[in-house]
Amino acid sequence: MTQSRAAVLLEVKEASRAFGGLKAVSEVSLHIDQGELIGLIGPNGAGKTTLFNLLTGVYPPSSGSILLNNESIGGMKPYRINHKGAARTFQNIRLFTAMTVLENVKIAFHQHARHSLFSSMLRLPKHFQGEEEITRKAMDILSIFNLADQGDEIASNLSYGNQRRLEIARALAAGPKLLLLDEPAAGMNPNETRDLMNLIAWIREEFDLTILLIEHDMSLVMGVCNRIYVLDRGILIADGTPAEIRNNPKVIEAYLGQEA
Ligand SMILES: Nc1ncnc2c1ncn2[C@@H]1O[C@H](COP(=O)(O)OP(=O)(O)OP(=O)(O)O)[C@@H](O)[C@H]1O
Repeated sequence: MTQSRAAVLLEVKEASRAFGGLKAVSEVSLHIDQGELIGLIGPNGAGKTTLFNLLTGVYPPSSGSILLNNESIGGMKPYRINHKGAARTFQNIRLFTAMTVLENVKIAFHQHARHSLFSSMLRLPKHFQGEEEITRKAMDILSIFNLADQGDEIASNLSYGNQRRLEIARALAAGPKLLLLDEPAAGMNPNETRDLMNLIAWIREEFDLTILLIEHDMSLVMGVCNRIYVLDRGILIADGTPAEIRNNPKVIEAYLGQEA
């Protein structure tokens, strides 16, 4: 009898992306099953963010294919990929800094709500009901991130750590199946980082998510991820459990090379 395995949510087949003569991502193949929390690590310039950019439509792959739920998404526009179920955060936080915390999350809901343009233009009762519901849902998400009491605050007034949390809250509002987090703990202190990682593990369960996480803090990645992929100079040099990755000579060499 064959062992049952979770369905594959994301499959990348020999994806490459070149910038001029530089192959930032070189024939990378990987897969992520539904429900997994996967780490993506590698030294500076390894191609991690470029791979995220391919997965979310910022750039089309130069070659290879990307399948989300068995559907080819390679080269689709970012908003379409977002609608197909992949949402992300950015290494450099990208919030609507002049808007309130609540508005930042509501916008993400609006992008996904099935409001009829007609009812919203005519401001029919249906429109207001939809608006109320979106406000309630946005506040629910903000509560999870302990940001509900700062809903009326301008986003740029939040602490750096809270801006990072707001970015994740906003990504969640899109109702993703796959959440891509690009260094979510960057700039946080160790306590904030630990809290954030616990929160990420919790939202995965609560929202039935699959998560791909870029993170430099090795102990953190090793602590929360089921499996880890390692990139170096655009090439996938290893994948395995945290224990396998920790002892992999190619990985150790890649990181030692960076320190040298
Ligand atoms: N738009 C671009 N144009 C030209 N080169 C680029 C572009 N984006 C990335 N690169 C190059 O591709 C390589 C991989 O960069 P990328 O940002 O993906 O690495 P990374 O692993 O995310 O690095 P870091 O950990 O430092 O953020 C680097 O050499 C980078 O300079």
